[in-house]
Amino acid sequence: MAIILDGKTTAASLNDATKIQADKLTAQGIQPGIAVILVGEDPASQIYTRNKHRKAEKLGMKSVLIELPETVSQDEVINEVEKLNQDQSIHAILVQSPLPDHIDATTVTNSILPSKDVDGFNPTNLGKLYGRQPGNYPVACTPKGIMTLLKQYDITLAGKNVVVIGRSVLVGRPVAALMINQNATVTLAGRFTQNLKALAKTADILVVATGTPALISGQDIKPGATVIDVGINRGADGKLTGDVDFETASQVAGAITPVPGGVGPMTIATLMQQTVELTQWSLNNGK
Ligand SMILES: Nc1nc(=O)c2c([nH]1)NC[C@@H]1CN(c3ccc(C(=O)N[C@@H](CCC(=O)O)C(=O)O)cc3)C=[N+]21
Repeated sequence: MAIILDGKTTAASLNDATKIQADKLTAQGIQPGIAVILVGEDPASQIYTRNKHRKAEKLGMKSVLIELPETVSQDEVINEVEKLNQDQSIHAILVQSPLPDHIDATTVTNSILPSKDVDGFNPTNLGKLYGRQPGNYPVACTPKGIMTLLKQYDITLAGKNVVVIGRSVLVGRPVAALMINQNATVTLAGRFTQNLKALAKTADILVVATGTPALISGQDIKPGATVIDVGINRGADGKLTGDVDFETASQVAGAITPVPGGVGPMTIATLMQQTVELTQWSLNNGK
C-alpha cells in the first residue's frame, strides 16, 4: 500500500504559516487583499470561488468576490480587472476559469498586472518561469502546491523521469517547467501521445491532469512510483474522483495523492500563500 500524500494536513499547516504572515502585514498596516472574479453561474465554479473567498477571510485577509452575469461583455470584465489593478488594497487578482465562450480568457488574464497575477498566467510571469529566472514572481497555484507537497514528503526531482499527462496552462505546462527547473527529465504528454499508458509506466513521478475519470490505473504505474492526481471529476452520485483509479493505483505506487484531500486543498492553500507573498513583494518594490 502506497504512502498517502496528505494534502489536507499539509495545506492546514501551510495555512497556519500564511495566517502568521498575513497578521504581521496587517499589523504593519497592509492587510493582504485578494479579488476573485467569477463570470456566470456554473455551480462547481461558484463553490470553488466561495471556498477561496471564505478561506481568505479566515486567514485574516481582505477578500473581494466579484460575480458577473454570463452575458457580461469581455470589455466589462477587463474593466473590472483594471479597477482592481488600480486598487491599492488588492494585491492578488484571479479570474476563475472557465470563462464563457464569447470571452477570450487569454486577453482577460493578460490584462491583470503581472505584480497582481496570483495565477501566474501573465506572459511576463510565464516567461520568468520558463526562463528559470531568479527573483520573486507568481506561479500557477496547483503546480506550486504540488511542489510543496512533494517537498513535504522528501520526494526529490533531480534525475527522476517525470511524465505529465495534460498540457494546460493552468497545470500541465507550469508543473513541467517547475520540475525541469528542479532537474527532472520531463515528458509532457496529451491526447495525441502514442502508447500513453506504456509511457506512463516509465515514470518515477506521474502527474495526471486531464479531467478523464480513471484514465490511469494500477497496471499503468511503475511499482514504487509517485502518483499525483490533479483530476476533479464529480460522478453522478455526487462523489469526487480523480483521473487515477485510486483502488488499483495505491496497490502499485510508492506514494499517491487522494481525491479529495490531495492536490485540491494544496491549490487553495498556495493561492493564500501567494497572496501574502505578492503583498510582501509589493512592499519591497516600494509600492
Ligand atoms: N483562475 C483559476 N485558478 C484556479 O486555480 C482554478 C480555476 N481558475 N478554475 C477551476 C480550478 C479548480 N480548482 C480547484 C481548487 C481547489 C479544489 C479543492 O479544494 N478540492 C477539494 C474538494 C472540494 C470539493 O469537495 O468539491 C479536494 O480535492 O479535497 C478543487 C479545484 C482551482 N481552479
